[in-house]
Amino acid sequence: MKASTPIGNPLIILNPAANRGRMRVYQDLLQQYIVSHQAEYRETRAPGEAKDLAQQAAMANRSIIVVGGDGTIHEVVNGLLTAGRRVPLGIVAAGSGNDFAWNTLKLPHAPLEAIEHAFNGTLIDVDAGRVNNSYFANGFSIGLDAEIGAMTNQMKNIPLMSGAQLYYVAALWQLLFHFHRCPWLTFLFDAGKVSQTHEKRYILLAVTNGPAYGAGFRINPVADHTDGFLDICVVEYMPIKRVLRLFPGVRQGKHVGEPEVTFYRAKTVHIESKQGATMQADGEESRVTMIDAAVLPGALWIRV
Ligand SMILES: Nc1ncnc2c1ncn2[C@@H]1O[C@H](COP(=O)(O)OP(=O)(O)OP(=O)(O)O)[C@@H](O)[C@H]1O
Repeated sequence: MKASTPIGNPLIILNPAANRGRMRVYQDLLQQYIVSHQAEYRETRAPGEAKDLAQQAAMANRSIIVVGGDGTIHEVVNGLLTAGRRVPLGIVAAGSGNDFAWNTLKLPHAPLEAIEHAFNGTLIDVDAGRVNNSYFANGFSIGLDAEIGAMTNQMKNIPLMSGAQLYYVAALWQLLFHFHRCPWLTFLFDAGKVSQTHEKRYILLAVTNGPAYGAGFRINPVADHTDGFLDICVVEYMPIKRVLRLFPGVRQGKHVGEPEVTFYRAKTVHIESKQGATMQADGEESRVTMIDAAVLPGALWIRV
């Protein structure tokens, strides 16, 4: 991948639908930066546009500042990596979950400080990943958690509930009514260094660059986004009563050491599911029966 010297003016991509539309504070604060950095400012009009804008900007070697949540970052990362150019990326966490910005990159929460870092922070190399035909920044998973994520997305317009609250409601619903959807999987990590070739039932299999997903659940608590590896958490099937006992502790990473939970680190991941199952990548869901994934070490150049 080419490391490019940025030319031209930076492009700001803001998703006005992120954080359930509460974006005024970012729109206002950005005004002075648009002037001082002679930046172009674009608001997305529909899903998918952030990817196209980022791809075009990267092709022109322009730096990009994205303002939105994990879904918008996912689109921008897909645009950048599709373009095959490594241009500086600033991230202003402005979504409901913000796992990549807050938990992986440890970027500031306060809007003005976040904008300052996105424009003037230090550039570091950050791993990304490829999964099937697209890319991810933070991670992907298959299993009950992906079903929970999909349901959380569907409920996003319910007012007065935070991202974490929505996630808990969806989690309880999936555990109580859709527990039978836990997938039967086989997998190979690093082309067979680790393998499970007999179909077995799992609660979830989560592959991440960062430590947390689902608005702060520390699924791979020691994952390092700069180590050139994917961190993998495999949770074997267990009775629902036990899941209900373990689940709340995942928020603090307390599932580490439990007998049904195993951690791995790998560069490539191959998973097959007996039936169609939901996969989420950076919170964006799709249906799959097969997953092929690989880490892209240092593929992103991000201001922190
Ligand atoms: N103009 C738009 N109208 C509606 N949806 C849009 C628009 N522009 C982008 N989107 C979509 O909005 C979705 C939600 O955005 P995003 O994930 O960034 O915010 P969020 O859901 O609040 O945050 P998080 O994913 O961190 O919880 C994305 O999937 C994106 O494709």
